Amino acid sequence: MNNIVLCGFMGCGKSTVGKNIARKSGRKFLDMDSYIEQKAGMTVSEIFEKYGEEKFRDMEHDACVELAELEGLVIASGGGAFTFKRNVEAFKGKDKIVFLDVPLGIIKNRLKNDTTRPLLQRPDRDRVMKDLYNNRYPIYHAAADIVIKGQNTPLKTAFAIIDAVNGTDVAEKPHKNA
Ligand SMILES: Nc1ncnc2c1ncn2[C@@H]1O[C@H](COP(=O)(O)OP(=O)(O)O)[C@@H](O)[C@H]1O
Ligand SMILES: O=C(O)C1=C[C@@H](OP(=O)(O)O)[C@@H](O)[C@H](O)C1
Ligand SMILES: [Mg+2]
Repeated sequence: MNNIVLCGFMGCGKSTVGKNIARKSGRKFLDMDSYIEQKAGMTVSEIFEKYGEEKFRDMEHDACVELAELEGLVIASGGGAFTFKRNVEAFKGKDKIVFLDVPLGIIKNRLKNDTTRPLLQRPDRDRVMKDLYNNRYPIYHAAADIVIKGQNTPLKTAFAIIDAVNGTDVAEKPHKNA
């Protein structure tokens, strides 16, 4: 059975909604960042600090290749993973890539107290978020087999994704409201 792979910007709910999908679908949940942290024996922030973002992206790509070999999971990707073609290609065609589409305003509110995401720990945080969001949005959209609006509760969003994945062939790209 193929994997359900969630992609989208930091704070769109990949990790939270992913856990809900797993609970309601009986699939096993796997968080890509946690997988990388476990292998590295340190947090994502520590990897960025100690080795830099480029090294993290290589570790992230290795994780994509390894996780794409598995079956039947719900995978929450890291927000940057699907902005790299090589990572999209690892899953595309075999797994169902779901873009959790959430407006930046809602994401900003969700992450207003966040201190764990290295890319956001800087004084020009708002500018960085806006630029990253605008650059990445079309890339997530193009990578996805399914696009789901993620403003609803995590559980409602989870059910919308389960419904879309069960009812949709990979080739279609319905725009469902969660
Ligand atoms: N559908 C949702 N409704 C409200 N808050 C949410 C929702 N999804 C996630 N959150 C909250 O937003 C923050 C980021 O969620 P997370 O799952 O870590 O996002 P991601 O993995 O995409 O970065 C967390 O505080 C989480 O509780
Ligand atoms: O958007 C990004 O480049 C990142 C998103 C993070 O994951 P979440 O999307 O779960 O926050 C994590 O992989 C790292 O901080 C980089
Ligand atoms: Mg996450």
